[in-house]
Amino acid sequence: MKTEERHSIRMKQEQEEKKNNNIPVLPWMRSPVDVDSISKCLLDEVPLIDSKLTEALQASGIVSLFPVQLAVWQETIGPGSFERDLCINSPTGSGKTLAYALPLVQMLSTRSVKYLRALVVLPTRDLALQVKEVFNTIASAVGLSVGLAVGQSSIADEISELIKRPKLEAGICYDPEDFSDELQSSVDILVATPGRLMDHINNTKGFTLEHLCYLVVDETDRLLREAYQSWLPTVLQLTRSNDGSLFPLTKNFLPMAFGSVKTMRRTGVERGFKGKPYPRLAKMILSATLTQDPSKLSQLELHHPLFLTSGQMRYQFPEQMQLLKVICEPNCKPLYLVALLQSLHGEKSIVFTSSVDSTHRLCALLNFFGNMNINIKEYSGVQHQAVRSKTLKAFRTGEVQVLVSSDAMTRGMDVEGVRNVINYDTPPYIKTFIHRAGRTARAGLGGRCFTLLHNDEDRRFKKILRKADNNSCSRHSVTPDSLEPLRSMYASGKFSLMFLMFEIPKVGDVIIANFLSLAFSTI
Ligand SMILES: Nc1ncnc2c1ncn2[C@@H]1O[C@H](COP(=O)(O)OP(=O)(O)OP(=O)(O)O)[C@@H](O)[C@H]1O
Repeated sequence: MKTEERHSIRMKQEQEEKKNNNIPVLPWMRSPVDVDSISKCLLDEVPLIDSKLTEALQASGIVSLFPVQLAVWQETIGPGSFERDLCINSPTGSGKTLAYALPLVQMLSTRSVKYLRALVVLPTRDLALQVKEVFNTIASAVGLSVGLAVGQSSIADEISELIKRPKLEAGICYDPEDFSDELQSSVDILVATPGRLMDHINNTKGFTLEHLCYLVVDETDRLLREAYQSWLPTVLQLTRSNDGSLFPLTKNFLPMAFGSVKTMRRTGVERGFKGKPYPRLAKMILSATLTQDPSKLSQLELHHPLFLTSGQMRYQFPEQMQLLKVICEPNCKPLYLVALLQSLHGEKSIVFTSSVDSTHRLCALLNFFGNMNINIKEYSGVQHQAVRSKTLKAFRTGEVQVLVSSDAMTRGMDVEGVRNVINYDTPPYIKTFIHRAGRTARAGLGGRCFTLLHNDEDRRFKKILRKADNNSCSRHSVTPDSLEPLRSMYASGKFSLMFLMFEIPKVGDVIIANFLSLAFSTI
């Protein structure tokens, strides 16, 4: 990247930071529940949990609830549950998915009629698929069905999964309008991306949110950043007119079983809300970097929100994460990356770049070093979904060891066994850093996050890090011995050839020249 470009990006980042620093914090965010003060809890000791859910969790290897899961459980299950909307800011890999999935499934397990009662919205298809898997491990144990609306299959297939049609007698010709009132939801819980959700709201006969009781907005700050066809105001509008009688499934739970477990809800909320009706739609919003911007949060129309967060600082790296920086000589970053990957001996790693183009070029470049004996694949937002899913599957199974990724992979993705994250390009914001780094050191396990820097980037890097907790970062050295053999390859000019082969087989000289200069200045 050229110096002027870097300078202009830096200016933009500083302006953005100034804007963020001037935003006042909402009063309810100033007195949060500190999730760090809660300990893990064995499943057998979780109050009120349905034994079928305990068994399902144990069968999938989960024996205790993580602190954020217990904190959310305490605020959702039990007397007066869901009186307050919950805003959860908890580090990457701390188990936020199960934190909302478990209470939702428990709450809905007593329902007698099947309606679509809970909606979980996520920004990307890959994330939605992952979250659906978490619901799948527990929902069927209590007879609940979970649907997916992400555009993975054709809209017709999706509709047939989501809507139950009455049985028709053979040989009779029906007018579709005759039975439109009899269409019913086949699912109790829907996991959706905003675009496909809007398609169903606008076009699918029988798809209704009129019975919706719970809305989960996962990766909230990401979802609020874009309007996505106004999905949020639409959902809020469609659920505003619900009849109150549908909501309090919560009455099924009795206070005494909660015993000594303290809840903020029970000690605080009754003061202002005694005797008032429940909110129409109970909401949970979550992120590892939850926005504090009042104008964004106001879009959610939160009801007497309760803020759950970890520690004092707004941004946190997971406790077991080791942060390392590699200072690279000018124009030699690719060599340092290759040397670093060689030293990791095929450990599962994700390399992050700043753009889809860099991802593509860097992946091609790494594969050029055929002697690494590592299977390296590209993963980016412009790839076809089928290609991305195949790559992700291969990465999960370990067939691919290194993924070169644009920020499409940054948020939420949970791949077991990722030992290292490598920032090839410095993350522009602390939020990006947190989400990228958080692909490792998940669920209390260890992991390393390396950042490759030029000397002149170090000051800004330190400034970004200071915004987060657990931010100590040591220097990691790449040995000169490992770099030397790579230097001669780099100098040999074979790279130019490789770029020509990979990228531009049939274009003119001018474009080739431009391309080469671009390739070498940006990777
Ligand atoms: N109680 C538990 N016991 C053991 N493992 C768990 C438990 N809860 C969650 N996990 C595992 O922890 C990992 C991280 O969970 P999850 O993806 O929900 O984290 P997250 O907080 O949503 O992270 P991110 O902010 O990156 O999206 C997953 O692999 C999940 O299976």
